[in-house]
Amino acid sequence: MPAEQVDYTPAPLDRDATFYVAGHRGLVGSAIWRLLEKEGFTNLVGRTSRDLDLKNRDQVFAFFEETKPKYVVLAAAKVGGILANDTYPVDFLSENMQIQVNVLDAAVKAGVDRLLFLGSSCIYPKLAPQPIKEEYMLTGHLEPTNDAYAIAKIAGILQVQAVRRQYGLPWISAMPTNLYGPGDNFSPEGSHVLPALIRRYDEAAKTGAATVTNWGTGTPRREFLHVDDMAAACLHLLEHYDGPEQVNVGTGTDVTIKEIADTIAKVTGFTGTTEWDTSKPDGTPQKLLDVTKLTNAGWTAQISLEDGMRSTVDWYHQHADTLRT
Ligand SMILES: NC(=O)C1=CN([C@@H]2O[C@H](COP(=O)(O)OP(=O)(O)OC[C@H]3O[C@@H](n4cnc5c(N)ncnc54)[C@H](OP(=O)(O)O)[C@@H]3O)[C@@H](O)[C@H]2O)C=CC1
Ligand SMILES: C[C@H]1O[C@H](OP(=O)(O)OP(=O)(O)OC[C@H]2O[C@@H](n3cnc4c(=O)[nH]c(N)nc43)[C@H](O)[C@@H]2O)[C@@H](O)[C@@H](O)C1=O
Repeated sequence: MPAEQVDYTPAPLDRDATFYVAGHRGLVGSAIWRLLEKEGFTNLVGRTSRDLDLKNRDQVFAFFEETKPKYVVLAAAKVGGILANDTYPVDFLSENMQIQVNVLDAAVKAGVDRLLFLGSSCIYPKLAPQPIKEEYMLTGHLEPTNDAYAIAKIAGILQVQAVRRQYGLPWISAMPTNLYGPGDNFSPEGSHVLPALIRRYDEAAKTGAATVTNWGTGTPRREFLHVDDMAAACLHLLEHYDGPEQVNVGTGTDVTIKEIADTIAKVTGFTGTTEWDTSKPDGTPQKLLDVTKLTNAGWTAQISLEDGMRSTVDWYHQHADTLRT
């Protein structure tokens, strides 16, 4: 993109200003909300999708007009694991485009000072060199199981860059790796791998099942970041980073799906055997983010995969009766 208009030096956010967390009941939004409360933000605003459907443009503009937020994190989206993305590409493209365009347009009209857009590591080419640098966006073909979702996310990044250029607003984008933690979606068909495996192995351990069957070959590599780390990274970027380029958010290390399955089997006490259903997709063979830009901005992940997984299994046990579907 040509030269932009932004003239802004990152600074601590005003704890008393109105801060809208879009998607505040989701995995990421709820973690951001918890962190902001802990950090002393006094004027947090959130709406459920039932109270404010972000696909409804009129409702979104009326909401921004009414609440006039100074800060926004856009963590509301249609989100799901590999099978959901592959099965419902229209929903992942269309709903995410509508949500983003409405929120970003309304935020321009309301003159929102600082906005953080959340994308995903799936915006990068399927066979990108590893670890994946931010500059690799739009340099190759996408992974077909989630290309519709990825295109929506790429459009969101470009819209943020365009707002910087056309309106001079210092908005930014972050690209999280695969996330997990309390509040995750544990639905067997729609979820991401980590909550799916926690549920599957836990139920198998409880029923004494002899085998567990996971999807794909187990050979793909994924990088997992605890959602409390993700929330901390978001606030850190809002207070310390400004620039048109999206920032990768991850740990810098990855594991195979087989390794993660073995660890979850151990943590849940499953002693049977694991089989692999290769009729289900593997997706991208490896998705490891280069986190140099984030590290240079002064932030690194704090929660180890082992600690994060154990606490997530504990959370799952405590909330097994009230999980969202
Ligand atoms: N989870 C992951 O592994 C990753 C997530 N991300 C990104 O992080 C962001 C948050 O994801 P995550 O927290 O996991 O997702 P969740 O599914 O946990 O939460 C998404 C939230 O979005 C809200 N939402 C969805 N549709 C609408 C709508 N039409 N109107 C209003 N609100 C809506 C939902 O609100 P309600 O509960 O009220 O219905 C929900 O709480 C997304 O942008 C996602 O792409 C990126 C990489 C990895
Ligand atoms: C965050 C990211 O999430 C998705 O991409 P993904 O990284 O492929 O995520 P996933 O967690 O669904 O799968 C990771 C790996 O794990 C394997 N796997 C085994 N058994 C199960 C299983 O039971 N469930 C799931 N979901 N996967 C399983 C699965 O076959 C794959 O090899 C996209 O939505 C994408 O758009 C996106 O942004």
